[in-house]
Amino acid sequence: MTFFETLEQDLNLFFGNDQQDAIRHFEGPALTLAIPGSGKTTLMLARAVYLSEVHGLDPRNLLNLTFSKAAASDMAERYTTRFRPHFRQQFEFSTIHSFAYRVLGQVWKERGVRPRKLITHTRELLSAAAYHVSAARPNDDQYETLSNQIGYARNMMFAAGQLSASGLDYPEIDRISEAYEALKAKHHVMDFDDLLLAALKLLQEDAGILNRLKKRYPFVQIDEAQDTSKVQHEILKRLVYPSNNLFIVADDDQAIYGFRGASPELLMSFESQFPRGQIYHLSKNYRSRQEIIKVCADIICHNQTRYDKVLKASRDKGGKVSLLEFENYADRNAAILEHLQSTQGQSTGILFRNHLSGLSVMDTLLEAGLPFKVEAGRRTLSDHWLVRDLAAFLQLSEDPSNLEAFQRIVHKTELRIKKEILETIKLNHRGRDVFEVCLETIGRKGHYSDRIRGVQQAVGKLRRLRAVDFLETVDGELGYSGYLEFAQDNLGQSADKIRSLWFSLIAIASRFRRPEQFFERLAALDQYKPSGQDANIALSTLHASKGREFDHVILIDTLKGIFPVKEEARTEAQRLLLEEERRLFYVGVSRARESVNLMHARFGGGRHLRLSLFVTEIMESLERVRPKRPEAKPGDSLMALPDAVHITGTAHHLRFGRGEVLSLNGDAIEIMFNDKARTLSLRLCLEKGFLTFPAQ
Ligand SMILES: Nc1ncnc2c1ncn2[C@@H]1O[C@H](COP(=O)(O)OP(=O)(O)OP(=O)(O)O)[C@@H](O)[C@H]1O
Repeated sequence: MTFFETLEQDLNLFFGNDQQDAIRHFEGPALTLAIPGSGKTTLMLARAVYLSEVHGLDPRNLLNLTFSKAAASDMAERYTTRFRPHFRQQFEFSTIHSFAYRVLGQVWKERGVRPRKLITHTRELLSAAAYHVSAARPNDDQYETLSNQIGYARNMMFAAGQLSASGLDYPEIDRISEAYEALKAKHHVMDFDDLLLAALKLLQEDAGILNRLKKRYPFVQIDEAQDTSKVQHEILKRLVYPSNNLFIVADDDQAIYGFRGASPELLMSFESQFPRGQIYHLSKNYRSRQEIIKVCADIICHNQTRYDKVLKASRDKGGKVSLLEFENYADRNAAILEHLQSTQGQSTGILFRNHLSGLSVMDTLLEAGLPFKVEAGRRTLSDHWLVRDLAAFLQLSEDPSNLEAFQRIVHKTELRIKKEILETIKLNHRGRDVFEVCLETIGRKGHYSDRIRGVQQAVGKLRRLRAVDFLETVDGELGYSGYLEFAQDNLGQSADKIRSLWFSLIAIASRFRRPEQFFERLAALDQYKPSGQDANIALSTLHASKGREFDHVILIDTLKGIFPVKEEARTEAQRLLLEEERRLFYVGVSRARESVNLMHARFGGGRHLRLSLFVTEIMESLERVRPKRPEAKPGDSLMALPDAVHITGTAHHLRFGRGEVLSLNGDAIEIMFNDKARTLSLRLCLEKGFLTFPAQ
């Protein structure tokens, strides 16, 4: 029986001719360029066995590399469950980082060098370096930008002192980078990027070690090679030279880590670097139903910088790609639950651009007692600056003499108190009600004192409100939304994250009567440790979903301003950024075997939310599903509005002031205010008393 006949008979795995050609590839360089779901990972596993069974290669002499820890363990698991029952070989699957760590560890041991400890979380040291340079610690978003830029520079191998000259724009990036290096040296630690740079240095400087590794690993294969960075490329190049037994598997349309310095250079330069190398193309998808493949093709054709490919489906029709629009986040979460109940026993990936988007779904699943895995970077909510602001509002409501809480929120409300006045208030406070001290300092008459009384009253009632009203009152009546806009424009906080978080908070809050219960829930979410590792429901960022597959994919928050964050593509840099985001959308949709549901709410925090550009681009290929609407309650519909309300002409909004009604479309009312036009939920604004229409 031939190798492929064994696979068919024992594993029920029928490789196509194009796949078989790639699996049979023996010596010399090869690039398998393929579409999603075309069996890249599967054929890499089959080739490992083929090399051993047919060519007698010792499994220990094959280095199998992939991009992330999750992908490496996924590969190991697929091998164990599918191939291992029929073949005796045991292979190693690792990331290039863990390979580098192993090599370095062994060399340090041999040389008697004290090992440098690997730090997986760089925040503390990098923030300390930034503080050392500019006397300020970066906030969450600034830290993320800084960390990405430092990672980018190191993966691109920029020389020290050349970061800003190379186009990186984080303020004082060169000095921060220098301080960061000094701190790591002082503490004798290294980060993930150091691993690669140190391994490369070792291979460059020690021919003995390089030769030893070449002998140990005469064959190398690498999956997801579209995300290989320059430094990784340099390591691989040295390792395989001169036999060049390098088998690369990649899809340039799934390159999603450009922001960290990954570049498809290895693919783009393959032909010039290996003139006698083989290129294999796989264009048949074995994963998804035809309808899903069609949508994938419709998505990716909007990108210009790519190898052109044909996407063929091998499976039949019968799949679905649907667009579901809900009134609010609570309705959307209810629909997710319904979906999960109706697809029990099948796997579902709930995917999102930003892990903050997943919070309210996590809350819903926990509440329903459904086990799930979280495959996204998590961070604690309770210490998020926005949540701490909200907690300060509540503390001040409970205790108006709480000066610390007052100081935290004073510049985030309508109060607009000058610095000198705040200093006087602090001096005169002496444990008294801060608002009374304000009035005493400023005077009890006039327009300004009215404003203080307004804020005092609004803060005073917060503790008695339902949790969701608490949030909406802080946001609207107290003017916190103005601060959030300011934070986006001036403090480097990213708008998409603020939106994702705010909408998640509103959805969570809508389930609780009291604000304190809402805060307790956030603390409980922080404590949650996924125990259901076998669960077939996974919550994941789109980045972490790479290489995975699910029967069903639910993609949430495909909204303007969230995914992609920016739609402009006027400059080349903007266009490339937008294309990387579109590839992320493509990765997400192509994870599905049977169905994709794009689910979003039309309203979040009282604001009308617009669809993502990526969804509008493929609108014609989507099936628009009208979700079942909850029974209408009196006051829900426009018909039930009081007669005296005229939905034309002038409107008055509690926070935005006077405006002219521009249009009314269902529940979405567009009003031109002083600063700009805003689209709001009419029903919600009326219910909350935010909007009034002076009778004409
Ligand atoms: N010849 C085949 N016949 C039937 N099923 C196949 C075949 N090749 C691969 N598959 C199945 O198709 C699915 C996708 O395969 P795999 O994950 O290896 O693709 P991939 O190209 O690595 O995907 P991606 O790049 O999207 O992560 C898997 O469920 C795999 O078992």
